[in-house]
Amino acid sequence: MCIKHAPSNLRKSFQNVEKDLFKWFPGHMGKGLKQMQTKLRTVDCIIEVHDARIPLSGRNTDFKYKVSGIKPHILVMNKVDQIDPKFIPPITKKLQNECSNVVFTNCKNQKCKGVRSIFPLMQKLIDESNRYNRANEEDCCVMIIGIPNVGKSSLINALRNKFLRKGNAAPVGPVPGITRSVMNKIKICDKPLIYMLDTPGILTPNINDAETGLKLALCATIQDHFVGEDIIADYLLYWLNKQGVYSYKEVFQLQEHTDNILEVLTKICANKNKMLKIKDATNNSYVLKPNFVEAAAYMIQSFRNGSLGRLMLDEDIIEQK
Ligand SMILES: Nc1nc2c(ncn2[C@@H]2O[C@H](COP(=O)(O)OP(=O)(O)OP(=O)(O)O)[C@@H](O)[C@H]2O)c(=O)[nH]1
Repeated sequence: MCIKHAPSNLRKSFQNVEKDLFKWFPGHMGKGLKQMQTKLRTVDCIIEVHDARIPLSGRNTDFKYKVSGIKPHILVMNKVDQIDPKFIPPITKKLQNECSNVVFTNCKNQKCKGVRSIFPLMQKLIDESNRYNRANEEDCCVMIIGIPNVGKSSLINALRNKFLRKGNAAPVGPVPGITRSVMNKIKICDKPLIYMLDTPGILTPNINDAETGLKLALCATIQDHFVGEDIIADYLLYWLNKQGVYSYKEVFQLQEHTDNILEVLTKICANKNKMLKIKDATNNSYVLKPNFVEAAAYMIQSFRNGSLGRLMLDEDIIEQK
């Protein structure tokens, strides 16, 4: 079931998101894409990072045609710590048509096998390629691409920590848009000499349905205020109920599961003291009102920090034959 079949009030607000997202492609992203294309000649391999919670939704199709092209290509599904491991084989199978080099990583774990496996895979692919215009260069250069906030900089830092034993060189943050332009080369390894290029997160210019836009927002690849915390939280509740995931009942201390977002937000406001102090002009006193925006932000955060479980939002697409 997709959101075409959602209750009509939900469908309406979700469809407004679709209209807004169609128009949205910030200037720095267009500039970043051009910068990436001009640097293409100087790289030997492309690593595309994506969020394992949305393995099939929201990948930028422009990358395939305008960036990765003929260069060796590794597809990294990052934040694997946030999904149920049972999804790894079906995701891999589903992605195999597009890329035979799919690696799952958790960049927050120094010991992650996926992170370690990137290095030999990358070297093998570069050795097997004819390196085009770079055959005489001593160093190897790898460009990291992907939509915002999927962990591109974290991956560079994890590889650098592992193979060069040096501290972080690429800025990391919980909100999208931390890296704003194609950065200088970052050294990852001395022997062999390997550099990486961090790039700004670039969303696909065509988010072609509201549900994809809402999944992207839930995974923090689009800033919350752009879609609206209330709408993102409403979609989350819709998705949880649709999948029969009722962990939220316990997390938000509800008696029963519900499809009424106001009921959930009101409960969060009461339990987490998310209240607004509003001046009552008639008798010059203050009244407390529920702060639904903060409650919605709390609810979204509960998904992002894993309190609601290890959830993979493309579950129904993966299940389709
Ligand atoms: N749970 C989890 N969080 C991660 C992982 N990798 C990165 N993060 C977090 O995801 C957020 C985004 O990480 P960044 O490395 O800044 O992502 P980016 O793709 O470079 O972001 P932009 O510069 O906005 O394009 C940060 O809060 C990281 O701590 C991971 O494997 N697991």
